[in-house]
Amino acid sequence: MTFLAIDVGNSRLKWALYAAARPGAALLAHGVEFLDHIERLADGQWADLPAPTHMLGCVVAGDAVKRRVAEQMDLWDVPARWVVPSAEEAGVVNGYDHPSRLGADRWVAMIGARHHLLAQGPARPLVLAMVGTAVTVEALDAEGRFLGGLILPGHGIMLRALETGTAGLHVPTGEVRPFPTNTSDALTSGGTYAIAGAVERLYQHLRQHCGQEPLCLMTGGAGWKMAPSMARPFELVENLIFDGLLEIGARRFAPAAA
Ligand SMILES: Nc1ncnc2c1ncn2[C@@H]1O[C@H](COP(=O)(O)OP(=O)(O)O)[C@@H](O)[C@H]1O
Ligand SMILES: CC(C)(COP(=O)(O)O)[C@@H](O)C(=O)NCCC(=O)O
Ligand SMILES: [K+]
Repeated sequence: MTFLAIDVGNSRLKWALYAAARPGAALLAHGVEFLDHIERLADGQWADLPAPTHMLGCVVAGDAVKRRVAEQMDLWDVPARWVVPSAEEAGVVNGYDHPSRLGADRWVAMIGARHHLLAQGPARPLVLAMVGTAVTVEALDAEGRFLGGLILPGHGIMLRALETGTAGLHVPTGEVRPFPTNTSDALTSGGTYAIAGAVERLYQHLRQHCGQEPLCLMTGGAGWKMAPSMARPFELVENLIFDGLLEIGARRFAPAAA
């Protein structure tokens, strides 16, 4: 049995092939492709892979992109299955007003994060920051209920918004500084601390609400850029979305009990 996990964000497709659909399964191969280059997968990164027996993915990039990925999967005889956020899955309860309108990537990452937390010790509240094209910050209580979260622009979108909305902000990327003294550093630091500040605020809301110190996790392609600038320590976990897909896959594709 092999399990292909796919995470399609607004910038890049990330994929990983595992030896089985269960947490801790051996990673056989993995890769990343920008959305513009999805058509290269079947003849490129995927050409020499052993055929997966099961696939599960999450996609927030729209139906056209979903179809383009499914086309590449024609290489194999495995159906494309995409996670749709529900009211409850794998021990996480969805507090969104309309559970299915929550981003599938947010839902799957929360499931991965919740199991990461439970593997570390006793249940406690959880703040999860995911830094990709956009930034999302989620709050879960100690029982695994998703209370709600924030969406804000990622670094790239913030910078492009400022560039197009002003006359004087066309400058190279700068450094994050406590007291920026040039335009490049002021922009880079402003974006970084906007994210760090929003995350800190949700952390405070959650600590206040639960009366308990939350665990802080961070994931996403740009997480490594944010980690040093957070108001408090965040554990950077490489890909919580794959961990979440393994948790969900284990429940969906488990061999029927004998
Ligand atoms: N090697 C890289 N190539 C592209 N983007 C990268 C790279 N390393 C970090 N990033 C950052 O990660 C972000 C994309 O992260 P990712 O999690 O793939 O986003 P999404 O899930 O929205 O597609 C980019 O906005 C960029 O800031
Ligand atoms: C917020 C997002 C755009 C994040 O996308 P990403 O940065 O991972 O590409 C995505 O999760 C999404 O489209 N969400 C649907 C709306 C919601 O979660 O409320
Ligand atoms: K994502």
